[in-house]
Amino acid sequence: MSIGMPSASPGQGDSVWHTLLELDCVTVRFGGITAVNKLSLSIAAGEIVGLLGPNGAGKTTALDTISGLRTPTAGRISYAGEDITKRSAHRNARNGVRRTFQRHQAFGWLSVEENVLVPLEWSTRGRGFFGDLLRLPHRQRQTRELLQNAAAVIDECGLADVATAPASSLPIGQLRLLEFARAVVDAPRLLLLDEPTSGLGTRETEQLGELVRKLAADFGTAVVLVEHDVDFVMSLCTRVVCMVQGAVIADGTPAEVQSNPEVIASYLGS
Ligand SMILES: Nc1ncnc2c1ncn2[C@@H]1O[C@H](COP(=O)(O)OP(=O)(O)OP(=O)(O)O)[C@@H](O)[C@H]1O
Repeated sequence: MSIGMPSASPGQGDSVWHTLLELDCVTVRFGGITAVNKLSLSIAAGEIVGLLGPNGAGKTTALDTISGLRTPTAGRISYAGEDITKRSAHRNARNGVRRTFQRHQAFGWLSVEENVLVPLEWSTRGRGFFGDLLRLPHRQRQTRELLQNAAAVIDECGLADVATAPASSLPIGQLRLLEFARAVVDAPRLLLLDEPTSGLGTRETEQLGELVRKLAADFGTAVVLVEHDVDFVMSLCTRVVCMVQGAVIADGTPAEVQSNPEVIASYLGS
């Protein structure tokens, strides 16, 4: 897989932290509603963790909180050995935390290629204004690398034919793949995917699963996947966590979770 700019993800590939992400008793309340209730989770580099649960279980809120879009009411989150409990989503993104959303967030007026270049632009070029102004050779080389990298990711996500098309002209399946391409273009250390298969056909879903697998294997990206397609989760994930009413009721291998009586009663059986 050709995803990955060396300068964009500090510490890529090293194994200093066995545990990349740790949630310690994380609670999120909205007024009287406890959306996430004392959630504790440790996730290692390279793990693909599926987060299952019925509607309203707190899965998206958990992703929002990990990514920094929401600050927990209580508890602590650490990432790569640092406390990020109150860190902004923007800063987390710069440090290799990427996510996709249930509703795609592509910039409709930009082309597919331009959308994919956005995170590369702000993770590298934003720091080299004077180099760009003076057209220094290292900046020109960097520009070539960015474009090659974006093209490779677009190709791997099956979007080469629409690379120059505006995002607003794409059907929902391709928009989802575009959002995925943008999230993985510089090989994030932690990838949070919120219902990435919704709107995808069978072939696109398989393609997405293969890309996630390669990302985790080749770059050690830890993936947290919120998804209602249980078969997809069970076939892709190395570990599955099931939440109900904000709390974890099962955490184990796909086979263990699938046969857990409480999971069957409160989610899989419904
Ligand atoms: N901004 C908010 N304000 C108030 N309540 C909220 C807010 N966001 C989520 N909730 C509530 O928190 C609980 C958890 O919602 P969340 O969206 O995290 O669940 P989910 O497991 O992702 O559900 P789904 O599978 O339907 O996406 C729900 O009761 C929801 O109504």
